[in-house]
Order: sequence, then structure tokens, then C-alpha cells
Amino acid sequence: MDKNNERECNEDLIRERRKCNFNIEELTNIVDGGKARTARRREIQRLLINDPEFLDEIPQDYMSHEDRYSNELRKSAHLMQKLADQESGHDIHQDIGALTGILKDGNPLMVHLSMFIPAILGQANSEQQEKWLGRSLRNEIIGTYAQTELGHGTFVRGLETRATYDPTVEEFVLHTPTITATKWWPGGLGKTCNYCVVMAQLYTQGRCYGPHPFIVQLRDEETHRSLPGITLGEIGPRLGLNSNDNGFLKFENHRIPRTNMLMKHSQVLKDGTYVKPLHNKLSYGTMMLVRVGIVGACSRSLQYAVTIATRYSAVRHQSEIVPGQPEPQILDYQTQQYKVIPQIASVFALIFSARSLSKIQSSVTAKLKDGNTDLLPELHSLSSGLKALSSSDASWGVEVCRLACGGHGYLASSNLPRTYTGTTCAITYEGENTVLLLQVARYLIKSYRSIGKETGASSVSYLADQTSLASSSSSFSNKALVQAFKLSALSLVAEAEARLQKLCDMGQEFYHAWNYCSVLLLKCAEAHTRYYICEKYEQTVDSLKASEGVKNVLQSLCRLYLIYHITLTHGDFLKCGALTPRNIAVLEGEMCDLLAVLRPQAVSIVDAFDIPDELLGSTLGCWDGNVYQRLYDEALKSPLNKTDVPDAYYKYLLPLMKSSL
Ligand SMILES: CCCCCCCCCC/C=C\CCCCCC(=O)SCCNC(=O)CCNC(=O)[C@H](O)C(C)(C)COP(=O)(O)OP(=O)(O)OC[C@H]1O[C@@H](n2cnc3c(N)ncnc32)[C@H](O)[C@@H]1OP(=O)(O)O
Ligand SMILES: Cc1cc2nc3c(=O)[nH]c(=O)nc-3n(C[C@H](O)[C@H](O)[C@H](O)COP(=O)(O)OP(=O)(O)OC[C@H]3O[C@@H](n4cnc5c(N)ncnc54)[C@H](O)[C@@H]3O)c2cc1C
Repeated sequence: MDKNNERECNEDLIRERRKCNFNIEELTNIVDGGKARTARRREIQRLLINDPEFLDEIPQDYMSHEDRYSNELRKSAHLMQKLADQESGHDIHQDIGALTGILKDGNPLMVHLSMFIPAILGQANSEQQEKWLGRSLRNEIIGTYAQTELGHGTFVRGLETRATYDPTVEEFVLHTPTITATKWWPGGLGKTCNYCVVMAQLYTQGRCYGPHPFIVQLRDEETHRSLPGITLGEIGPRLGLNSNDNGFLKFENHRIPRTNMLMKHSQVLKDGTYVKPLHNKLSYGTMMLVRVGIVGACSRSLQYAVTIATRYSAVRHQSEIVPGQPEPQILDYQTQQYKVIPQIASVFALIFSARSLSKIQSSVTAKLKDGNTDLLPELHSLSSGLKALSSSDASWGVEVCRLACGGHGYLASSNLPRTYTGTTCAITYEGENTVLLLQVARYLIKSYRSIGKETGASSVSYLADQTSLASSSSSFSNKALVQAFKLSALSLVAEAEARLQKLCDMGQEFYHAWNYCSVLLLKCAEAHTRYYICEKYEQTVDSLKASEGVKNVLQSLCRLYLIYHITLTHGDFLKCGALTPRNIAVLEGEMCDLLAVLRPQAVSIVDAFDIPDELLGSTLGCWDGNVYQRLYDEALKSPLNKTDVPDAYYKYLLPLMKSSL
């Protein structure tokens, strides 16, 4: 699509784009993280878009379960080959965002890239990396991360798969003792992978040392047949991500060499002696790494959905605002703006938080190399909180965008249903959100109780700021609103801690008191993480060196985000005195003003996300706004339209209609 050729474009969209009062390219660079990154993303996307191998013969929704899998495997393999062939040597992990949309509904290599390789990087020692890292990066072996079992996903300590060390032959014996110990869910495990990292309970010298990672060959490298002692299969259709072959796995006393235990952090020596790690949760590192990645992935899903909903809302006309006048664009309804524009604001919130989190991750990783694990709990808490809020915000945001498109948003060809199912699974995988938020709450209560002790953990240092509990601000600057979030979080933590203490003082065991307070604890964790997101948003926009136009747009989006979230949880702000009922009413009014200010820029802001039509894959969201023709053309692809009268008519309908004659 030639974006300079207005003649092919819907007139509403042309008018919207003429209202733009900021430099779109500059905003695109901010979204990508710099000019160089924009150029790189575009280069990769150009490479993919122009390649006919990535086209589907028929829309995926008309394919069988098997065909979907094999079609996406074909494209995934081609993608890997293509990226490997590039002279510039693409780093697939760095460039993962550029690939969004090219593979549809998950893909069989997803967990190989996002967990198996990172597990080798983070859990294998240098000899082990020598043996497996290069091979997995070159895709000579394909792996997955097999942790979850039929009986346990959340509670990693409850896993039942056993790895028992036999010092006489220096081997581990992997065994699945019960049906509930069957590995269940790992992506690509069913039919694609020939290796995997298995999390299993380590037994040596008669003792259990808890879950540890082991690398296991599952299939013969020549024939791809599963090895003796190993039962493998695929678990069947799911709500989404159906192009992936999530699988099951059972071991029947399957032996692997001692050196297949990933030994970067803990070891089992030849005689069976266990050497413990620097920190007992280092074996959970792969999950933490991916949680950080999920925040960025969620912001991309939301960019897709909100691009579709905003463009469609500019093209779609319905009903009337002024009686008797022409039907307005639905984007002119304030209620429609309230659905769509806060989701645009949310995209930037997630982008800026993801960047801040990834910086913290890099510094924690650097410290770990020097044997310093002090900031691991801080990273665990932040990555858990941000994974939880980003996945729930993005899922809700995508769903709101779908609802904002009325009936057409329900159609597969809008690409909103698949975007939703592909996003909502992030609420569950890589740590179910409630469980992760309770981990954050645990860290908050612990930090609150150790006020005065220097931990170096900056995200919770505000808990020591007791003076702010009393100081309700009368100013409404963005900074002041961020302070209100801080006050609300601090006061919820103080309330939860007091409630816990009271129950304990009344004689309850701490763990019962914890469960009894867990709804409030969840709120603490959400408020704390929301405060973190708001603070990063405000600081990033405030310190941004940008043109006036771009800065104004981002300031308004940031302010909208702050006010939107205050109104959603206003009870917490009132309860702690951070804001008065009058303040809330004023802010609600200002939110409507902000919607009106941002309304004329909405299409241009989503244009700045710069998602090519070929990747957006939506009849409703295409650049030129030619929505109705596309909807019609897509409908014609339905196999039911191959004939005027379907076979089923003769088989079932005709006999029914004639039965009463
Ligand atoms: C580099 C490239 C990356 C690219 C990424 C791109 C992303 C793309 C998008 C997605 C792509 C792929 C899809 C992924 C598919 C999904 C795969 C999966 O789902 S894999 C399975 C995931 N499973 C889980 O996440 C399980 C969740 N459960 C847990 O993590 C743990 O069970 C628990 C943390 C809830 C509890 O653990 P437990 O051992 O029981 O802990 P205790 O209660 O005894 O102790 C808590 C104690 O430990 C600290 N802790 C916990 N975890 C950590 C950690 N990781 N690091 C540091 N510390 C940790 C915690 O803070 C507590 O400390 P205390 O001091 O005791 O309070
Ligand atoms: C699409 C998809 C892909 C996946 N890919 C992989 C993969 O590649 N590898 C892999 O190993 N796994 C994978 N998983 C599994 C996933 O990690 C688990 O499903 C997830 O960790 C949740 O665990 P669970 O299913 O045991 O849920 P459960 O823990 O049984 O959750 C059920 C309910 O119980 C609640 N609950 C549980 N524990 C607590 C608690 N302590 N406090 C309060 N409430 C609690 C939860 O909040 C939830 O409401 C995948 C899952 C999905 C959906």
C-alpha cells in the first residue's frame, strides 16, 4: 500500500490524517526505541512481507487442526532459514517484536526460541553451552521447556517428575510416577521438539533437593521417533494459540548422563554430592526472563488491537448525535473515545515500563555474574507484577477494542478474536497472575516490615516514606497524580500489614492470616505495580527530548492514563485521603476534555505504531480504510460459498423440510 497515495484511501481517514499536529516518524522512533531500531524493524518486516512463502493458501480459520500446525511449522522453518541467511546476522531475540503478526495463532518454535534457548543460556555451565547452545541456535536441535504437569503448574515445588541420581553409572533416572506427574502444556512438545529442558525433583544420596533443570533428548535425531522410555503427544485444541503443538510427556525410568543436569547454579558431583546454588531460586531464572519479555509482547498485542479499533472507528458511521444530521463517525461518540483512546495511552505505559524493567534485568544479570544475588527478589517482584498487569491490561484492552468494533469485531477476519485469545493466555502462562501478584504482596509486606534496613531495592523504598501518608496534595500536576498513586499503594500495604498483624495477635498462624487477607494483598500488589508504571510513564515523558508536538501528545496520553486509572480505582484514593470526592469529580471532567483533545490525533498516533497491513491482518484496520469491500471479499473465501447449495442441504435440511409432507 502506497501511503502517499490518498486517492486509494477512505475519505474519513484522509481527513483524520490531515489533522495530525505532530511528527509521526518521531513518535514511531520513540515506540521502537530509536531511529536505528525503526530502520532495523522495517528492514526485517520488508524482507518478510515481500516473501510469498509467508502467504496462506486459504485463511487459517478454514484449516484443520493438523493443517494449521503444519502450515505454521512450514512458515516458522522458512522464517528461521531466512533470518539465518541474512548477512547482517539477525538476533532473533532482539528482533522478536518485528516478527509479530507474521506467524498466526502461536507457532511450533515459539517456546524453543523464548524458553529453551534462554534456559540453556541461563542454566547451563560453559561446557554444556558449548555442547547445546550453538546447536539450538542453529536449529539443529529443537527444544521446549517442560515444567508444568497435569497435577501442578503454579506450585513448582509440588512437581512430581523425579530425577534420581545413580552414582554407579553416573546417570539420572527420569521417571513419571503418577498420571498427575505427566508433563502437560509445553509448547512444541507434542510433535516438533526433539529435546527439552525438564524441571524435575532432584534426588541424590537419598535426599530430595527440589526442582532442577535437566536437558533431555526426546526423539531420535535422524528418524524423529520418540526414544524408548519416553511417551509423547499433543494435548488438543485450545482457546487460542492453536498452531502450536502443546504436548504431554511421560518418562519410564529413562536414563540420561549426569552431565545433562544444567549445572550453572547447582551441581551433582560424580559421587552424588549436591552443591547448592548461590540463591535457591536461581533455577527459576528462565521463568523470570520470559516474564520480562511478556511485558513487551503485551504492548505489541495492544498496539495491533488499538490500531484496528481506532481506524475502524474513524471509518464507521452509525446513528446520530445531532438529530437529522448525517451519521457521525463512531469515534465522535465520547463513549467510543473512552473505549479506544485509553488503550492507546496504555500502549505507551507498557512500552516504557518494559524498557525500565529490562534495564533492571540487565543490571541484576551483570551483578549475578559477580556472584551478587541481592537484587534478585526485587527483580522477581517487579517482573511478576509487570507480567501480571501487562497481560491483564492488554487482554482487557484488546477485548475492549474488539467490542468497540461491534459485530464486525466478532469476525475472524478482523483479527481481533485471535489477538484476544493470543493475549489472554499470558494471564495464565508463565505464572498465573493472581499467584504472581501474591508473590509481589509477599515482597511488599516483607519490605514494609524491614523499613529502616537498607536493601538497595528501589521499587519499594517509598514504603519508608511514612510522612506522605498524611500529605494529601492540592496540586494536580502529573507528578502530583503519581504521588497520589504512591500514597494509595503505601496506604494499602500499611492496611494489609496491620490486618495481618491483628489476626496473628489474635492467635492465627501467619499462613492462615495471609490467606484470610489475600484479596486485600492482591490489591496492594496491583496498586504498587500500577504506581511503578505511572511513575515510569511520567518520568519518561517528562525527560524526553522531543519536538513540541510529540511531547504534547505524550503528555496528554500520560495524563489520560493517570486519570483513567484513578477513576477506575477511585475508592482507594478516597480511602487514604490522597484525593477528595471533589478532586475525583474534577479529574473525571478533565478526562473527558483529554479525550476530546486526543480524538483528532488518534488515527495519527496509531499510524505511528507503523504496523504494515500484511502483519496487521485485519479487514477492519487496514491503512486505506477500505473496510466494507475487504469484509465482503473475505466472506467469499468461506468454503460454504463454493456452491450455492451445500451438500448438507440434501443430507439433512431437505429430509426435515419434507418430513411433514
Ligand atoms: C531472552 C528472550 C526472551 C524472549 C521472551 C519473549 C516473550 C514472548 C512472549 C511469550 C512467548 C512464549 C510463551 C511462553 C509459554 C509459557 C511457558 C510457561 O508457562 S512455563 C511454566 C511457567 N510456570 C510458572 O511460572 C510457575 C509459577 N510458579 C512459580 O514461579 C513458583 O512456584 C512460585 C514463585 C509461585 C513459588 O515458588 P516456591 O518455590 O513455592 O516458593 P516459596 O513459596 O517457597 O518461596 C517464595 C520465596 O521465593 C522467592 N522467589 C520465588 N521465585 C523467585 C525467583 N524467580 N527469583 C527470586 N526469588 C524468587 C520469593 O520472593 C519468596 O521469597 P521470600 O524471601 O521467602 O519471601
Ligand atoms: C497457552 C499456554 C502455554 C503454556 N506453555 C507452557 C510451557 O511451554 N511449558 C510449561 O511448563 N507450561 C506451560 N503452560 C502451563 C502454565 O505455565 C500453567 O498453566 C500456569 O503456570 C498456571 O498453572 P496451573 O495451570 O497449575 O493453574 P492453577 O494453579 O491450577 O490455577 C487455578 C486457580 O488456582 C489459583 N491458585 C493456585 N495457586 C494459588 C495460590 N497459591 N494462591 C491463590 N490462588 C491460587 C489460581 O489463581 C487460579 O485461579 C502453558 C499454559 C498455557 C495456557
